[in-house]
Amino acid sequence: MSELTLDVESVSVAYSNGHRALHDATFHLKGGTICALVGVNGSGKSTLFKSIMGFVRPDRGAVRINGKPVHVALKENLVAYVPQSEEVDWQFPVNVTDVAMMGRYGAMNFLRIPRAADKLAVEQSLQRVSMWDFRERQIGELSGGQKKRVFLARALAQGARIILLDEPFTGVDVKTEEAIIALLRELRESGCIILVSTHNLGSVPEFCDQVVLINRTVLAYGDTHEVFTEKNLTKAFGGVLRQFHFEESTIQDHDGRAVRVLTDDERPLVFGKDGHLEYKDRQGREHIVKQREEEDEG
Ligand SMILES: Nc1ncnc2c1ncn2[C@@H]1O[C@H](COP(=O)(O)OP(=O)(O)OP(=O)(O)O)[C@@H](O)[C@H]1O
Repeated sequence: MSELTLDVESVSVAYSNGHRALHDATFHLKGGTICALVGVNGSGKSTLFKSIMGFVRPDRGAVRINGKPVHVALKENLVAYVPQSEEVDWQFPVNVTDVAMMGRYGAMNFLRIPRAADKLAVEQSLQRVSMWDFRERQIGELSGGQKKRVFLARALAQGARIILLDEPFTGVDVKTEEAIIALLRELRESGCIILVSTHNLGSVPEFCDQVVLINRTVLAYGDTHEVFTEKNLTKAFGGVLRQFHFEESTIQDHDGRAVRVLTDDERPLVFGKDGHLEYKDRQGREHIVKQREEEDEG
């Protein structure tokens, strides 16, 4: 199988009311990546997803998947979208299996009668997100995190190679977040492109290889450690993020360097020398804290 590609080339989108949501947005991704899509409210993240899904048509530029136009990729069931929970009408009487089965519609004929292969794909997908035991439950009766897992199962059942996730961790507990991240990593290993919109800046360096920073256009894209710099994030978020300057720590001894924290939430991102990330993951940080405690005791 040739390598998967997603090319967003000079994409501009204006809505019918004349509002230009995206202007000249360009980035390129190759298979085997988890990429964060990061920007303030209204910066065009959903519009970008809609362009990749073919729901809105750019008035300039184009999205190409494996070098082909979006409508071809959609026919090949290559792209799946995992929505925010609020976008869905939960009163609609469907159960967990029905939702996962929707991922198979593209592979069925117009009567939509599931065959053995469709049922197997649905079972395997629900097992993978640990929702098989809930298969008969009405979708409206699930928690936010469970709903997200079911929509992820729909994308898996479809066999999509490009998976777009809209704020997958909002309202989700830490255990579910970790389970979703583990699954996304498996999909990355199998060569998929995972594009995740998120407001949770602190979690981006933990699990995203790449980042697209947007504010009505692509401000920067590339490897996380290159893009997630203080300068770029300040450009993307301006005054929305708060800055704290610590000359010394009140919690523990630190090495005497001034630490600046840029945050919009309780999991701040810490920058060190030259505006680069101070640490990449929680485990790494916890390890350092433990080491210091042991040194203190010793
Ligand atoms: N159907 C529409 N008609 C007109 N304007 C729209 C439409 N959908 C979105 N917009 C506008 O386009 C801009 C980009 O919206 P979009 O939903 O893409 O942003 P977003 O980055 O996904 O925001 P959020 O983080 O709040 O979900 C916003 O100013 C929004 O008001």
